[in-house]
Amino acid sequence: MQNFTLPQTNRDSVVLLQITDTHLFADDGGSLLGVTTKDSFHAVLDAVDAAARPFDAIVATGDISQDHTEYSYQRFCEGIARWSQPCFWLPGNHDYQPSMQAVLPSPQIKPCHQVLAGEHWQVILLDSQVKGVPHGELSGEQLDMLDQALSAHPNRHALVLLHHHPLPAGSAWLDQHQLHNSEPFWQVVGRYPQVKAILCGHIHQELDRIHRGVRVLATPSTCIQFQPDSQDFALDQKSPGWRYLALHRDGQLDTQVHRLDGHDFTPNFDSAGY
Ligand SMILES: Nc1ncnc2c1ncn2[C@@H]1O[C@@H]2COP(=O)(O)O[C@H]2[C@H]1O
Ligand SMILES: [Fe+2]
Repeated sequence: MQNFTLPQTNRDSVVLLQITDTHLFADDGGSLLGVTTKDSFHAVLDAVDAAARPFDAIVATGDISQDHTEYSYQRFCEGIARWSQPCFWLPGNHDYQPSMQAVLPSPQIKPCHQVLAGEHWQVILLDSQVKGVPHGELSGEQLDMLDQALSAHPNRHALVLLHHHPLPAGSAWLDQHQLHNSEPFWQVVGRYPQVKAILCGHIHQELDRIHRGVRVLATPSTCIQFQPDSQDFALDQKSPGWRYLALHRDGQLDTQVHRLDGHDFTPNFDSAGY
């Protein structure tokens, strides 16, 4: 298992910035349902700068690229290079792992499965991608890795990251693309009371729910948003967003979603999908 140690800061907590579902293209004008994803990504980066909230690391929870190109991943790296903090990323259903790996080694992207975050937390990154399909699954290897990481550090609070939502979020069209083998995932999680939260991307909307006694969080995309509780594919008017997570020494987790104010990233609401 590849791991990385994030030193304890002088603050009491470790703060993560989550950026998800950037859907970047090599082409400058590449767009998803009418939203130029490079521009919405950069508007989010600018807004993070304007918010001026200190953070210790960046987590990117998949669907970084929409076109599979190495250059789209370079665009992500170039965007976050305005900051010096390390970034941990994991693949989503749209990612192409050979291109993701082709941009490594990178001064900022730390390829790892486990981050020892300060003295009190660990962050575990899982790969739930099934090549070529939108739904997710965790292989036996990924489940074993989760189990091992949790059993190795019983005294650290844990945050588990994966792209796919491991529970129905409430939209039938999207829930068919959730983590399919969620039962064995929840069985592993259920054995470790130190797991404080699960953090995902994929559903392009904010979610904050308790499931089987564990907090499950999902976060707006930096481009298009999906309407919550919709039977069929539907876009939301809400703006692109991001999330902060403060991991406190006592196991408390404080988190906030932010969205762009007054933005120009209105998608094509007539779209029936992509
Ligand atoms: N109309 C649709 N019905 C079902 N799935 C869709 C539709 N449109 C897009 N999708 C898939 O659902 C996925 C949900 O978010 P993604 O960004 O992973 O990418 C999306 C597509 O792969
Ligand atoms: Fe996505």
